[in-house]
Amino acid sequence: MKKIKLILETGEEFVGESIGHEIDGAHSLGELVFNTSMTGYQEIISDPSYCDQMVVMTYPLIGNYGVNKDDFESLTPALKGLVVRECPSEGSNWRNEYSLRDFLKRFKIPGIAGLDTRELTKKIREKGVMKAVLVPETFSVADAKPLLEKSLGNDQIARVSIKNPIHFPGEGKRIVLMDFGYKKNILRSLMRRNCDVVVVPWNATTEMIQSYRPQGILLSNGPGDPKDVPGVLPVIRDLQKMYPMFCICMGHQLFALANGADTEKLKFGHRGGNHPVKDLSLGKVFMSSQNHGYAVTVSSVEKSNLEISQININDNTVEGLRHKTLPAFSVQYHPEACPGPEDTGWLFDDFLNSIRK
Ligand SMILES: NC(=O)CC[C@H](N)C(=O)O
Repeated sequence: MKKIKLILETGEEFVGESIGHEIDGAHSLGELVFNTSMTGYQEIISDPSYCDQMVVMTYPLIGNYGVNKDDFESLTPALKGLVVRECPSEGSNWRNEYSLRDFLKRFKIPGIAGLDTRELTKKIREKGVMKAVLVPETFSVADAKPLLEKSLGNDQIARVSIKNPIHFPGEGKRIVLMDFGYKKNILRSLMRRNCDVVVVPWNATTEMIQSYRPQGILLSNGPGDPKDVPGVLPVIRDLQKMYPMFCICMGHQLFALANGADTEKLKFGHRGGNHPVKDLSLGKVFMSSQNHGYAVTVSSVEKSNLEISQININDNTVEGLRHKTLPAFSVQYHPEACPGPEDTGWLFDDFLNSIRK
């Protein structure tokens, strides 16, 4: 068994078993966040929104059903490390293709097992998200200090977004999906509804998007701080006047910024499969899948062109927005699920219905 060390910005260190890519003399730096999902680790690891983050799974057994060929949310996982309590060497499931350990090795993702991930989570909840580094066991806290001082940069969206448009033909409505690091199940959710989808890079211009003659626009999820891509805001302002628009997670935050609201960083974010959100006009609560570290500032919405449509029951943060005059709306969580509850999949139907109107 090869040992590896996780060192936090607080100077605390944890030794565990290396279960993924061998870092040898190198290191892996990321922002340490926790996810409370009990299952869905394959979708979490392959979600591009985790770019430059290291994910602590609070559920103690991760890897038990292996990894299969169908459940990827992207083909190039962008996270910097996986932290788990226990990871079996084999997966047990009829869909299992290879073990989680093999998967991490293949995609060069370092991983550490044997840590008390609930204790780590309590630290993150208390101090807020922080940087952490995975290093060989021989590294000391002093060795890690200069590594932890390095910046993670602000180009995550450019790194995970596609470089050239891709067309996924369908018989139904033509949707342009702006890719800030989209999860495959957003595309699948549109295709299951017969849409004809063109995925465009994050920095596509209004003219380029218009040239595809869209009937609706979908802004995707994505990694990093929404304030890192201010050039996208005028494009959103143009597009929302021309086409019905639906925005998810990073898309929701950008939609808010484009319309005069503000965003802020949460202490430890929302990442998990059971976040309750309340739709204010329906008066109903839905369970949602979440992965975000930033949120729209509640008090900023009042002076914007938007109104709050949904809130989080746990902490009253903004979960949904609607434009006051245009057919454009957004949610902070993941109606495409994968992983997690599918309770809010109807939002895709609402979006397509807004096009028919
Ligand atoms: N999944 C997402 O789109 C996350 C948006 C943003 N990166 C955040 O952490 O808040």
